[in-house]
Amino acid sequence: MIEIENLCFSYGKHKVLTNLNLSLSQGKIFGLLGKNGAGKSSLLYQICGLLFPKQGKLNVNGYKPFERNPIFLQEIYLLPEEFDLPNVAIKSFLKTNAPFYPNFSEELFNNYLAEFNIPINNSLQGMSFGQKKKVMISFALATQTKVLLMDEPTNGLDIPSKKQFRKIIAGALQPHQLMIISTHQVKDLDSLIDHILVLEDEHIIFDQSVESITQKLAFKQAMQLNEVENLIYSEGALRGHAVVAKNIHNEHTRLDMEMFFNALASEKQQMVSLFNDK
Ligand SMILES: Nc1ncnc2c1ncn2[C@@H]1O[C@H](COP(=O)(O)OP(=O)(O)OP(=O)(O)O)[C@@H](O)[C@H]1O
Repeated sequence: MIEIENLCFSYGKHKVLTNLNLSLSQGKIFGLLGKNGAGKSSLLYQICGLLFPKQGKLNVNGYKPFERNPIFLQEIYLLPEEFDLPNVAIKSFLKTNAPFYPNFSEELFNNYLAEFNIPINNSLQGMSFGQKKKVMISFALATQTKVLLMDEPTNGLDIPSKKQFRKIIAGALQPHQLMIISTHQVKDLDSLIDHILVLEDEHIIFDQSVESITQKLAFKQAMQLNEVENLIYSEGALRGHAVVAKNIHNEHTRLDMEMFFNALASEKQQMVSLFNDK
């Protein structure tokens, strides 16, 4: 669905992506992680044809995004991190924008808005940023495009709304769709994604399914660090320590996104080679 080969991108002389390779298939939610300024937004904008690669191949749904073919554009939606919305009623926004997406479902849009406690008869005028974000998340999901890109979707959402967001996203993905959620707030993706991509040093340094991560790593609590076999990374916790260790006994533990990300940042070499070893 998305094939990227040796993609290079820079803003003038400032290199952002160098020889980036990626192959993403449908039916999955990908978490695109990376520190501030790693290039997550720049990558998403190229996938949807809003920025043009300097070099390399980029194929999305069989199209070259930068050609901006109308058929391609009606099957991809990017929810940007920040946006300006017109001061109009939600219904009027819908009337103007929904027709660009042939599979747009008004029923789904109304359901998502209701989940977010936003009345459909409201106007965008006077809404807070977080409330507008909820309208835009609902709109994005209701487009039912094959590819859905969300750039920092939880920015501006309060804690209960982040929970609503996770619930809505978890039930929204259809088998023919692919979703990429970019964030540096890794905790917001807990229990949501199928696959982790980490962008660093101008390319993807980590590309693994959650299943393969939990096969190779165990996320646990321990009172004493010296009782943890094959420890990779630890943090002080309320009781003892939160740890990431090699999963040598085939334990079934739940991925802790924040611990995973911190372990990767702190023990990059060890983590990357663990997954490269077949
Ligand atoms: N329009 C621009 N002109 C010049 N440099 C830019 C522009 N937009 C982004 N950059 C730079 O490119 C790099 C990548 O930015 P990008 O926004 O893609 O990163 P990001 O991973 O999405 O960051 P964040 O998590 O902070 O949103 C950064 O160093 C940024 O300063």
